[in-house]
Amino acid sequence: MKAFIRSAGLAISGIRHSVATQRHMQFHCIAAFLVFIAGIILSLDALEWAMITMAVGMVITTEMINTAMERVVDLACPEWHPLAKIAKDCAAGAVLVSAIAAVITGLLVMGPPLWHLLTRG
Ligand SMILES: Nc1ncnc2c1ncn2[C@@H]1O[C@H](COP(=O)(O)OP(=O)(O)OP(=O)(O)O)[C@@H](O)[C@H]1O
Repeated sequence: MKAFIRSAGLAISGIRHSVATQRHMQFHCIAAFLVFIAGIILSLDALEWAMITMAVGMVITTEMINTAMERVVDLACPEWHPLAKIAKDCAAGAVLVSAIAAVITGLLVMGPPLWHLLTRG
């Protein structure tokens, strides 16, 4: 149990580092908060919440992995190198793909009820 609490603490410090240092991570967290508020207002059902939670989790997760990749590349290769560029660009690409998928998920799940809420007299 002690080992689990220690590991969880280290993991949380990694999340805190990413939130404190990455502008995109801060943006993702604000967007996730707004989506959460919208979900409450729109009274999403359990399946819709599950899809939104998966989408948000995927974006936060890829951003964390992107942060880790940046740190490792900077440590291993502080000078310019084509492989370092590919590694960082691929990690950034993973964030972009997950963010696009999350926006599509959000539009599919929340778009119709939001439209209904905005247009019903
Ligand atoms: N060592 C390197 N060798 C080659 N290209 C690099 C290197 N470091 C960064 N790059 C290029 O610069 C881009 C931005 O890298 P950087 O580490 O500044 O990412 P960032 O997302 O701007 O980071 P941060 O969010 O910490 O500002 C990378 O996607 C890559 O194309």
